[in-house]
Amino acid sequence: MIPFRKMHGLGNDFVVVDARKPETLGPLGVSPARAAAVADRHRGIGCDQFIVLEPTGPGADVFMRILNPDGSEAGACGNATRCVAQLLMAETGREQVTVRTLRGELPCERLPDGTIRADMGPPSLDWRDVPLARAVDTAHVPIDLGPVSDPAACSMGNPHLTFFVGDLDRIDWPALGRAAEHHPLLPERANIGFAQVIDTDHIRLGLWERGAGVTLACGSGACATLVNAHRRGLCGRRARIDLPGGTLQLEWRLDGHVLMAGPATTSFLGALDWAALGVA
Ligand SMILES: N[C@H](CCC[C@H](N)C(=O)O)C(=O)O
Repeated sequence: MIPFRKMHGLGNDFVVVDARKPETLGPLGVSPARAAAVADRHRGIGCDQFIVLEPTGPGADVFMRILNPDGSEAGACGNATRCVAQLLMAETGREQVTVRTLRGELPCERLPDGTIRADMGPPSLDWRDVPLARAVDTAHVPIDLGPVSDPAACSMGNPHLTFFVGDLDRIDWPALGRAAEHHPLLPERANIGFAQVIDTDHIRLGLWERGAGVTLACGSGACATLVNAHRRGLCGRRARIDLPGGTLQLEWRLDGHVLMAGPATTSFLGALDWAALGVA
């Protein structure tokens, strides 16, 4: 049996397994099939992402591997970064820790109010880095879905498209997100955000996640939304972003780094068995 920790950030939920001892996951380790089995909300544990903690070199406390329920791997997961940071703070007694993902080192700190602030690094704004299939202005991507069009795109270590809408409640953004995820301009697909700018420091956001569908919150998506909204002159460099699961505080710092602050919660501990999940 393999111990796991069920965690969430504003309801964006994770199964976290500590594989810093390589033998933990056995010889077959992590696979897309195992990620899908863990994430299955009927036959498995259920989660938006399967998070595996692995040993790492100097400069960070842990490597965090991120797998979607469809088995695809992602370079960033803001809500899981806060959760893993909180786990490391409890383990080490430190108020500052660093989580490494495929996109790099993410310094995290606990704020006086108990929330966790992660430095998610700078966005990538070039079409090649999002990535997009051809050279376009990433501030105005030529995609038209009918009710929404003219999104902005950037990468936070994972690809994001942001559509700006007048009223989230008047569009079927989950259906639009499902359609946009696989648009031919998105060779690695993308997370699709639908942002209603309430004020220059306040945005409502609905998000369809690549490889996961609608989630209650998306941390990297909130970061990308702030960046894309600021690029379009729709908000300042700081904003409160309201997602279905709750609120994140965002800042796109003058040095280019995007800071994201919000809660992290452990729901329960458990133990999983690959054979019982049908992926021995
Ligand atoms: N589905 C995302 C990964 C999880 C991101 C999200 N849960 C977050 O909090 O940033 C992707 O494939 O890029």
